[in-house]
Amino acid sequence: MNIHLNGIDISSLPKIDLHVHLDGSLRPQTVLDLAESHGVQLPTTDKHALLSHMQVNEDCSSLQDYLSKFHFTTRFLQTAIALERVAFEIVEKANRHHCKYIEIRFAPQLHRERGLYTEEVIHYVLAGLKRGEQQFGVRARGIAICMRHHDHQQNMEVIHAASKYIGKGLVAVDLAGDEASYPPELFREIFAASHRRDIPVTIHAGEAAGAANIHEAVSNLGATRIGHGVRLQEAPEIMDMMIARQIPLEMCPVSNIQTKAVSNWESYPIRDYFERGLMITVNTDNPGVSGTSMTKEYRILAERFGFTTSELGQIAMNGAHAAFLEESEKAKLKRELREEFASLGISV
Ligand SMILES: O=c1[nH]cnc2c1ncn2[C@H]1C[C@H](O)[C@@H](CO)O1
Ligand SMILES: [Zn+2]
Repeated sequence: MNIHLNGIDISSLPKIDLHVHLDGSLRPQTVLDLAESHGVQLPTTDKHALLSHMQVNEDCSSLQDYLSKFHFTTRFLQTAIALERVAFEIVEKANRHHCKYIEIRFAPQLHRERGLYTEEVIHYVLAGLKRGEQQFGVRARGIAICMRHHDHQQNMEVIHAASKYIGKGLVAVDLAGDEASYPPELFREIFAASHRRDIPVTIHAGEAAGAANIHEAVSNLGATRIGHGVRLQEAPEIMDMMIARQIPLEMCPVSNIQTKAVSNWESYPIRDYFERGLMITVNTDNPGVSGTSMTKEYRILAERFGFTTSELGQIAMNGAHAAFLEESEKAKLKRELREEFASLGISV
């Protein structure tokens, strides 16, 4: 169903998705195909029934509960072909939703069950992004994730492998997983290593634990962007710092409600954050697991929070501003976005 705002179809608005996980983005048809090629028996071959294994429902009680959904699909992301295909399909879908730029994140160590090396995982994901970029004209870059439950050596390996791909399609590193059980201060050495190699950093923080984690991520892990950060409102002094430094928040509304980072839509702080002048961006997190898309996220912003087309344009511009792109590429992206909005009669 196409939703219109001031006579403009929301799906046709130019968008930027900076926070989308590879393993949270599988389509049922892809799972069916990969299961067959991997020789894995599925509980059902009905696409609709398969969705209940892949997606969270209203009963999701926490981030930990949400993360349990990923075990189902990780099994199918263990080969070069699977990684390349799923990366490509994310760009394909981004194009359908008029995304002009996307950053896809993945944890290389989760894709090594069939013997791939860390660098090979990165290589094949970037190959899929490149093919998507060439076919659809959507700029696509990768972010390598360190996992909170992985050991020091596994995460150091990710930083080391990532350093070889910076400037070749990979743009940053991240920390994801169970935030409540593993606070960010455990990872200071890991991100000091990324800092020494000049690798940009974004950290999932202030999602399943308090705003102090946002402060730690920025001040001690060198994060220049924050994944989610939705619990920032719990600490006014940290909020002030984030506004003063204009550190972008990669907010993911549908996912944030499902993981209970925020208990309901009435208390979701996106309008407040926007009005205060925080550098907010809006993203999908896990389109497959969350059953979302960039169009759905924008529709929620318009319908629940009264965002106008021009405010949605501002959010897309924030996405371009926050992109981990080299300055000249970023300037080009911003210029193109402005032109697209102008052609729709929207000034940003
Ligand atoms: O929203 C999230 N918070 C923390 N970790 C997450 C989130 N979404 C996905 N992940 C984890 C589960 C995936 O297996 C992993 C790599 O993409 O990242
Ligand atoms: Zn995430």
